[in-house]
Amino acid sequence: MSQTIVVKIGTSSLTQPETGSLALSTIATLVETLSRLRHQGHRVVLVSSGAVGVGCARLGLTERPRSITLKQAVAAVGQGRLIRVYDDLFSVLQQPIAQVLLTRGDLVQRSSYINVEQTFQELLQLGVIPIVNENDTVAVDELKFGDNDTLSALVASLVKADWLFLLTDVDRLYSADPRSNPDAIPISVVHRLNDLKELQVQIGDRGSTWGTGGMMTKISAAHIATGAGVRTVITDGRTTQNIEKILQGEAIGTQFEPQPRPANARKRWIAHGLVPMGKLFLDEGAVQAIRYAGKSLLAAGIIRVEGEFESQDAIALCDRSGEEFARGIVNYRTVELEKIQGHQSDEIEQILGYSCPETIVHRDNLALMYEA
Ligand SMILES: Nc1ncnc2c1ncn2[C@@H]1O[C@H](COP(=O)(O)OP(=O)(O)O)[C@@H](O)[C@H]1O
Ligand SMILES: N[C@@H](CCC(=O)OP(=O)(O)O)C(=O)O
Repeated sequence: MSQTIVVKIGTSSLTQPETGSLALSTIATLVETLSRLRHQGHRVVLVSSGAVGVGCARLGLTERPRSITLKQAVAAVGQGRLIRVYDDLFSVLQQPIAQVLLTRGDLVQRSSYINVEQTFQELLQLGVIPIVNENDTVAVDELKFGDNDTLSALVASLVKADWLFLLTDVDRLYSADPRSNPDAIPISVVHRLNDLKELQVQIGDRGSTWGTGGMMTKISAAHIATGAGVRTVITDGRTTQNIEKILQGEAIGTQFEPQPRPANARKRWIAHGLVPMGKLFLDEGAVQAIRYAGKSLLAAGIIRVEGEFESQDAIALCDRSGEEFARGIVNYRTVELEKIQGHQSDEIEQILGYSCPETIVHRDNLALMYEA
């Protein structure tokens, strides 16, 4: 059966740890594997890191740049080289590719999100393998994915993938970082990745000099992807042939099972595509009503407002302790909410002096971050 498969490969697998130059045999094996998957009729998207690492190697820089402008310049050098190597290798196997560079802003507007989705569908229809990276050269801090694990999960959700493979330099997730804990226990299956705290693993610092995210961003990517119904696997980038074995049912790497009832596409866009501009802290009654009864948020349940936002911006809904449990599109701006927080809905018009919507966030514009 033809499936949609998103594969993300990290800098740690694509480059030599000592020099930062390209790990050619790994890339060649990856290219062969992905081309074979295409020939079997699967739709394939590759999310590839490496622009900064490859750019550094090209320019003789021995450590990851700290300044943002230098990183942006170096990424512009590396991205060109990276895509050229991919195109050369895929061309040998007659496999067309496309370069897709995204910033978070491209997914924030619903219309451009849908536009990106349609472009991916068109490319997949044409039999092309889109090669995706963050557009590091132009991305500004407020509108960054920050790491390609998150980007790959959002792409997997966008293209309604069946599988997301996160390829890295360890063979799977362990109960602790295997580099510093030789007794760490390997984890083969995660049945339900709902609350990240439930998954009792210790996360060490990132393993490679050039990678950005480390294991934490892989787990949170698995959370986003499984929430969208995508089976997610963390496995070794040096043995990409394993992807085919995993598709045939072999238990390799760490497999995160997809949520059986994923939220609809619009709710997923609210939860993970939007960037919240502020926070609303809610009392227990409001948290219960939203989490378990699927209700809209009313002014009476708000105990504190944080951030400067306008009506129709995205905001995070938090419990008293500040833990975010939902995200939504708000009907009021900060100054208005500061006046009406804690009040009954029928008092709003009198307080503000004009008539306004009854709900602060309507339930259609609200998505839970974790399954209730
Ligand atoms: N609990 C854990 N299980 C497995 N690996 C871990 C864990 N905690 C930290 N790590 C480290 O995460 C590293 C992978 O992250 P990173 O270097 O960012 O890879 P990539 O470049 O592939 O995104 C591994 O090399 C490993 O040392
Ligand atoms: N967009 C950046 C990679 C960011 C990133 O997440 O890196 P990694 O942790 O190696 O997957 C680049 O191409 O260098």
